[in-house]
Amino acid sequence: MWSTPSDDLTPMLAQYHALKQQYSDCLLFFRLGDFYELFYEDAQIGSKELGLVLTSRPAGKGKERIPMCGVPYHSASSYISRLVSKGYKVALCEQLEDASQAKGIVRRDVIRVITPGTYFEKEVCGVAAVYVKNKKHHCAYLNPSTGEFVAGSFSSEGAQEFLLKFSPKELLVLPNYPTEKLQKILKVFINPIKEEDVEEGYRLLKEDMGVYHPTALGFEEEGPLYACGVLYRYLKITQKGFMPLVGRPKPYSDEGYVRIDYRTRRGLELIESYEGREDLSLLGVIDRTLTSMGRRLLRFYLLHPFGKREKILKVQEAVEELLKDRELLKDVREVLEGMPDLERLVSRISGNVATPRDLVLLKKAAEKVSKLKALLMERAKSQLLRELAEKMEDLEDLRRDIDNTLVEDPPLHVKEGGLIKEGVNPTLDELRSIKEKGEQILREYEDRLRRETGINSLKIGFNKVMGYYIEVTKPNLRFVPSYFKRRQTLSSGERFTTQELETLEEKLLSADVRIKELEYQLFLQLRERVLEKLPAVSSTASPVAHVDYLQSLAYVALQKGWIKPQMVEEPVLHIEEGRHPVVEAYVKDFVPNDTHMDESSFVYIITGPNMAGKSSYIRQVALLTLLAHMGSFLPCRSARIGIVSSIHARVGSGDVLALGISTFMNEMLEVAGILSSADRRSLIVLDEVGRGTSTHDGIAISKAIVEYIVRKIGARTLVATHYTELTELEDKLPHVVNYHMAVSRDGSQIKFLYRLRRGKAEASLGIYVAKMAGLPQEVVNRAQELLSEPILEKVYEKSQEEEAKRLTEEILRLIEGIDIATTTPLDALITLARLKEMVKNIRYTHKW
Ligand SMILES: Nc1ncnc2c1ncn2[C@@H]1O[C@H](COP(=O)(O)OP(=O)(O)OP(=O)(O)O)[C@@H](O)[C@H]1O
Repeated sequence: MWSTPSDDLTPMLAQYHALKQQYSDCLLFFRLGDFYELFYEDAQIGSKELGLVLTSRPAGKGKERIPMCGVPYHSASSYISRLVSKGYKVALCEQLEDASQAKGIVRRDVIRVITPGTYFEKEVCGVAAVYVKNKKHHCAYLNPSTGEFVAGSFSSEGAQEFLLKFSPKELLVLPNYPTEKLQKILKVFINPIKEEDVEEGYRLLKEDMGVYHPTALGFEEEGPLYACGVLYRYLKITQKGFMPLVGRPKPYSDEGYVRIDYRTRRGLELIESYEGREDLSLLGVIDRTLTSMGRRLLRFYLLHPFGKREKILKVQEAVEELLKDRELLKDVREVLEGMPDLERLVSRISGNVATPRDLVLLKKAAEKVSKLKALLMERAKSQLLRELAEKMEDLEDLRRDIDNTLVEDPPLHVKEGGLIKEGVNPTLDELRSIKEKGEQILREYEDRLRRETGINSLKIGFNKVMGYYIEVTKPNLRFVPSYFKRRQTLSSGERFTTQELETLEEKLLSADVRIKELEYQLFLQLRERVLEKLPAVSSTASPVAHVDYLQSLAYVALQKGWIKPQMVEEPVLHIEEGRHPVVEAYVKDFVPNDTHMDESSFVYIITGPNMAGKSSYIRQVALLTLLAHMGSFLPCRSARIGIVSSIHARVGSGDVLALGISTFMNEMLEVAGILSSADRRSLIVLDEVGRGTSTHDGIAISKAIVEYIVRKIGARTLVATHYTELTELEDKLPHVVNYHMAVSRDGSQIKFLYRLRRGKAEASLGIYVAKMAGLPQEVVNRAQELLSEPILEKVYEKSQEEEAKRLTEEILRLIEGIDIATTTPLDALITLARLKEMVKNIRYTHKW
């Protein structure tokens, strides 16, 4: 569009073009003095996205002017953040030498590329890769901000689940990988890769991590490591000198955890409500963590509750201890309060973006870790708390080193000085004292010279041209010692300097510059020493996060009076007076309900009017089961929960619109997924399945689904429905029990009791709810009239019968019209095919 690179360009623009060519997919932030400038199309994007004023500059001899805009370098990060959150990549191009020292054009290069998935200064980052080989989807996820690095091999659906679980900001895939659906749900930015990148990434990963075989990392095959390599390489080529510490990737598997897929997570509103509100989600209600690490872990266990009874019991034991020993809980919370995020500090420090304040935060964290460890070692009795305390590394040396080196409240920037303590470095102390006591030192020197020479009028003066000088009046010149060097002759006397004064002058004038430089060097040395200890910091993050997780469970149980569920292996579910943890928090006078499922009855068909509390109840059972598997206590009077392998919830309509499929199709896809993956130890929760199609089909499908679950799966199941026809199943199938949500009627008034009772509901009372919602009286009255007429379904059935009659007559007519004498074998075959088709249609309409 504008000038292409050519000899006529200014040298600076020629340099720009050369760099832009290498980073053509990025916005190039080109450092010019105190600004980062954007040129050409980049400038137009910058101006549009950031509201910057678009200016222009000459491109070279005889060339048109080119657009440009810029941002001050010291406030660039907020601009970069805005661009990155919109999916742009920003290449930061710096001046590599001091402009005043440079011969010709200043050397510049890109020092880092910031992308949505790799911007590790921000917590919301994360990048994933999928590499398909031999029909296996090898997936990896890396969060550069916390160091989380996991990978595994999956089916194509498994890969989707993996990606939905980790919600990366950026996805690296070969160009033929289908990403449309993911992009709609996740808003992930896609980065195409090449086959060569995969090979190179794998090689780099193996080299840098010193691994020659996947088994060394706990992987059974190479596949997932290809995906890891893609991410590792990407991080390396984008972050360059800012590469954060990346540990070895760990195999990801949901083995050992209760399986919870994306739709269940959405349907049960585990992390956020349908409207995207976190306070109305389960996480929002149970989160009492005090650190970001603990919070991330809580989120993780919400999506990966423990699938093994022993593990749950261990967590319960620790939670119970904290709940009973209030003093211990209080002290643990006090230490965790204000604990800096160790995982993020490790990323920032290893990634070369740490400020002195980050190191002071690390000191504070180390101090708190020591306290926490000592506290637990001394007072905790439960096995898990003691194990966690033992896993916390001793960070005392690190704490002492930072404490001895840095001042309490250092400035934000490393090059401003004022960050290193007194007594750390003699040269620094001397420079500081020179700076501070400069005048005094000069007076002392002046006194010394007077005494040495005997010239009482000797003076040390200063001017901008000469700097410091010693002035001696004419009568005293004969006393001037030989080591004085003459600088200037005046009418009244002469000016000299000495070696010592020159040194002093140099020290004085450059003290400030040197102080800043030396402090910076000392900071870098400290950073190096800290870097060596970072693995210990990194491995301490997990036990600290776990303690936070446990105390959060204990604290919420304490605050809300929750009780410990009994966990058993048998497939039972006994909950007495269970309450929905989220609805309870927002509804006055919540009505508790029981659940009693065992091997003889494990499928609940729950009917009841609209608004009677059916959905809340079935979700409540799923949420309590999930919480129990996290080791949490429960909102109920007592509970006996049989371990589940997976929880499946088909509730709400989810992301149908975004996916471009119909509500009914989406629902059927979900149910198909559940029926194929649930087993005898699963918990299934279905809310109004089949409502997206005709009543007739809906009832048939719902019945068939329940039948399949009872006969083929045997999973504990709760079905909320408006189809009272489903209650017929209680008599036809074993293990099925009818329940309904009770209402009381007083004339035309209805009161919802929110109480679960045995047996089926009387009526659906939809019209009553419509009236409550304020539908015009005319519409309500007409609906009432229609309800008393033959039901719509009857009309439907009648029309089906008529159609069958019509088809039968047509068949008879067709047969009567056959003239056997003139019919060829081919005609006969064609007629036979038509007849067969018509019979099929009759069977379909008549459901024979
Ligand atoms: N146990 C309860 N105690 C008190 N209030 C409740 C209880 N359960 C539900 N509610 C209240 O009733 C409202 C409706 O509940 P819910 O959505 O579960 O009804 P529903 O029977 O599934 O209705 P619909 O068939 O129209 O979907 C909830 O939003 C809540 O405010």
